[in-house]
Amino acid sequence: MTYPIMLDLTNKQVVVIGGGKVAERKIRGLIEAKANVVVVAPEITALIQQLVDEGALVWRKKCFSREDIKEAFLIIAATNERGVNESVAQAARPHQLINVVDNPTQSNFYVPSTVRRGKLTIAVSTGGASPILAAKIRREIAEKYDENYENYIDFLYECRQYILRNVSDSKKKQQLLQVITDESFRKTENWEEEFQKLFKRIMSE
Ligand SMILES: C[C@@]1(CC(=O)O)C2=NC(=C\c3[nH]c(c(CCC(=O)O)c3CC(=O)O)Cc3[nH]c(c(CC(=O)O)c3CCC(=O)O)/C=C3\N/C(=C\2)[C@@H](CCC(=O)O)[C@]3(C)CC(=O)O)/[C@H]1CCC(=O)O
Ligand SMILES: NC(=O)c1ccc[n+]([C@@H]2O[C@H](COP(=O)([O-])OP(=O)(O)OC[C@H]3O[C@@H](n4cnc5c(N)ncnc54)[C@H](O)[C@@H]3O)[C@@H](O)[C@H]2O)c1
Repeated sequence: MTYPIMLDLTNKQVVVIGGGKVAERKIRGLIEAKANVVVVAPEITALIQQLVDEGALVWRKKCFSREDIKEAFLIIAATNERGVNESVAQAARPHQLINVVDNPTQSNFYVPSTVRRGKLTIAVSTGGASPILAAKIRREIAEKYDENYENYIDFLYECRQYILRNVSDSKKKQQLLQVITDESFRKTENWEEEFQKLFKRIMSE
């Protein structure tokens, strides 16, 4: 059984061994998360090369050796050589986070399939049982929670801060925090205006 967490990787060193298609997908997510990415591989894809040229990551043009992961907070073993991936797993210290892309049993975490809508993150994992099913579920969720949720989540954030600052009655606070997450509220034209109305009504009850 795994334990789901959301990792803050800002400025953390992440070492990716291998620079192929799978490494590329993981690297995109890692850069989005503002990690300091180091890629170790004799060859890399055109997109990874572009990221190197932009200064978004560091490329060590070489085959893997143990020293490469010494300072790593998180490691991804993503070569197409099973034996190399296995030596990465063996070289990792017990306190390091490691994902071996072709061997879930040597990994101490898996990368979930993810939908991001601003501050909202929805992650799906099958624990390696079926990554394709995870991706399928991700597509279904992406349809239900469409791009409009990004602004809505930002609004909820601001609104919650306002409620926490201005409402001391815990029942009313709960009521307001609850009502702004209702589907009927989300579908209104102007959230700000609707919230002001609700606020006045609930506070005067
Ligand atoms: C979610 C996602 C995240 C990401 O990688 O970013 C992810 N795999 C994705 C895609 C994908 N994976 C595979 C194909 C090719 C299928 C095909 O066409 O044949 C495709 C499709 C593609 O490449 O497009 C094959 C595959 N995957 C693993 C093995 C090794 C093995 O199981 O032994 C094999 C080879 C054996 C096989 O073929 O089954 C292992 C893992 N893959 C995981 C994650 C972890 C468990 C996730 C979970 O289930 O919880 C885990 C354990 C390790 C890890 O990598 O973290 C991403 C979906 C992104 C999205 O949302 O679209
Ligand atoms: N976890 C997943 O999501 C997932 C999905 C599909 C496939 N896979 C598995 O991932 C593996 C990688 O697939 P790919 O399509 O990215 O492969 P690929 O052939 O596109 O890339 C392999 C990369 O590994 C590098 N490499 C080879 N030997 C190395 C070494 N000794 N040190 C450092 N780098 C080295 C190569 O230079 C290349 O950059 C495959 O074994 C496949 O089974 C995993």
